[in-house]
Amino acid sequence: MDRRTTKRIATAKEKARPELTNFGWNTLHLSSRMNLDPQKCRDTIDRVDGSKITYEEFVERYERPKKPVILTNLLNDWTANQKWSLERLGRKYRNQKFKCGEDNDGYSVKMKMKYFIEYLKRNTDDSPLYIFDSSFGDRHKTKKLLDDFKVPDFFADDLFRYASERKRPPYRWFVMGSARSGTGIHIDPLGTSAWNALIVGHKRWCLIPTQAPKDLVKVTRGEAGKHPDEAVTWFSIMYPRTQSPAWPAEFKPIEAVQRAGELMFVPSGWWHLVLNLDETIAVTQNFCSVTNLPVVWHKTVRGRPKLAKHWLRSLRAQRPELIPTIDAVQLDRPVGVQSDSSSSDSSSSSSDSSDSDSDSNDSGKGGTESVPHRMGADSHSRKRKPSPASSSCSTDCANKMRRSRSK
Ligand SMILES: O=C(O)CCC(=O)C(=O)O
Ligand SMILES: [Fe+2]
Repeated sequence: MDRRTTKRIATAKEKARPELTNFGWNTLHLSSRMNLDPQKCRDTIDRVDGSKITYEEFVERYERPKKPVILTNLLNDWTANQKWSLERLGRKYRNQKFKCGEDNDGYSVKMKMKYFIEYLKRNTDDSPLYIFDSSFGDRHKTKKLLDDFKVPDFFADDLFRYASERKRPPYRWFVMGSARSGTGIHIDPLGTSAWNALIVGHKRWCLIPTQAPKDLVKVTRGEAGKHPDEAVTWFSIMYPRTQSPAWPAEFKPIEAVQRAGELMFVPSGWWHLVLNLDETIAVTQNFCSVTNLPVVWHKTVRGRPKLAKHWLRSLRAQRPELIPTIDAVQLDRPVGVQSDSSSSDSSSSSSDSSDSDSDSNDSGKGGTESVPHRMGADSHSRKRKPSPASSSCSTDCANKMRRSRSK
């Protein structure tokens, strides 16, 4: 590696994880210790051929019952299959910067594609930097990535599109990282569901029902070490517990090894995490559909009231048939789908930062729900600091703000 590459990588690492500067990035030697063989990872998820079921079947069998599923054959004609190789991305987006972390003040840490690819190929870090970029579609020089994929019909009716592009929460991410990078356990914000389409590599997933208490599924600070929120830590500490007879049967994870060409559907409210088993390139979107609207509306009114008001005005004008669904939502009752920042569904708890947000944070991000990746501040590649509301929330929330990579 040349001197400049080494320097740029070191600078990004120092900004994104200053706490590792003394401890070291590969102290745990996970690059030689972890099981990253896709063949040796359990896979218990349902798979269905996405080209053979109708929208109605998808809704009835998976979306309405909130059942995770991998859909195959939905990406066959995406040009991403050809264009998203390290080689071609490295050529076309060589000098473009992508977000690969966040500093302690909530600013994006970015790296040019050419440097990130060198890093991705050569690093032995325990939990490497990960490109998680939600503004690629807004930047002149990277928006061509949008032409390389198409939102599958099952997910096309995203009701957040009726909130203006500027006001809606970040919703799509270009995702790229090496083995051992990934996303720690979380629930996606505002009750949204997600799809995650893998173009290159293998992603190992665990998904746990929304009813599982936070204290059960998260590594506690005491046992977490230097990488408390990282997927590598969860798989080392928590995963073995989920396989022991003492683990509650109703919270047993659904496991998956997602392969290139497959699309994961993550229903509203499910706990989930991802460990990249090798070099991966993916695109993921969060959405509000007609099906999850009651939950999303409940959480948006409570967590992002200003956004809710603006969104409702637009839905009234453009989707009047949905207003009865919205009117039927009982805002003072638990909605049955947990948020990441609470330990239970806390429709009436004022200690739940996601639900008691005064909306001073209403600036185009995912509210104060604390979710790795999905709540950062770069939705329009502006550098923004976290608002006072979010930086003064619980340690947990502040920590995730710090580590969030705008997803
Ligand atoms: O790392 C990934 O691919 C999954 C990310 C994810 O679940 C999220 O950002 O909400
Ligand atoms: Fe997620």
